[in-house]
Amino acid sequence: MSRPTSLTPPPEAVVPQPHPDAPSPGTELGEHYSDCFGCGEAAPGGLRLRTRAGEGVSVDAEFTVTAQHQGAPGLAHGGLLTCAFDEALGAIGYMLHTTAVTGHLETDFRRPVPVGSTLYIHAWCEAVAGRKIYSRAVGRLDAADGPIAVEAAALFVSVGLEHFVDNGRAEEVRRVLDNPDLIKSGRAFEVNP
Ligand SMILES: CCCCCCCC(=O)SCCNC(=O)CCNC(=O)[C@H](O)C(C)(C)COP(=O)(O)OP(=O)(O)OC[C@H]1O[C@@H](n2cnc3c(N)ncnc32)[C@H](O)[C@@H]1OP(=O)(O)O
Repeated sequence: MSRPTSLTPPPEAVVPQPHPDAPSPGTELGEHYSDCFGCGEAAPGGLRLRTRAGEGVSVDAEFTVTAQHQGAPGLAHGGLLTCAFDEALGAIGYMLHTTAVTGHLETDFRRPVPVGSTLYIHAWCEAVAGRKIYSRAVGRLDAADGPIAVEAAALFVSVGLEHFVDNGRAEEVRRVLDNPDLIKSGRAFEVNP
């Protein structure tokens, strides 16, 4: 039997159901923050991940690798692939109606991901224990049933609005509080909680 790690749900963990107000399967989730490197349209060189609600507590996302995402000639940078998984796994919070930040994230790179290819990511929640959300994801090359290129597992921790207000640089926090439209999901910064 393998040793428990920080990605092993504790005995009291439960398999979650989608929140009653969770978006229905297929719903586009959109960018959660316009300057987010993972999903924001305004982030220079960003990944521009596109995410949809999936079945149960899951999401499906697509990330097309461009020349700005290279780590080696014509190949995606592994750290940016991890970023794509961080983003997709974070979007699981939509299905649980919570805002959660990454506590621990592990990535397995199974095969190289060329520039021009699209990674099809499926991310799902395995268990929840209090504020702790245990999730996994798999990324396939160029089709939802393509060969597996990357796999990831993560522990996210639910946080309140104060996590962002207290810790973010003041000028960006103020900009968002003054213009809530910059937070498209209305979740990461609930200005009227
Ligand atoms: C749509 C949205 C998409 C978003 C995608 C992008 C997501 C991100 O990249 S977020 C940015 C990266 N992450 C961060 O900056 C988080 C930085 N870390 C922190 O702020 C804090 O450590 C935080 C919030 C995770 C936990 O702190 P705090 O709120 O004080 O809770 P704390 O009591 O320490 O931890 C809560 C539980 O989680 C556990 N935990 C926290 N971190 C870890 C970890 N790294 N490994 C294992 N367990 C952990 C604790 O052991 C504790 O467990 P228990 O309840 O059983 O005692």
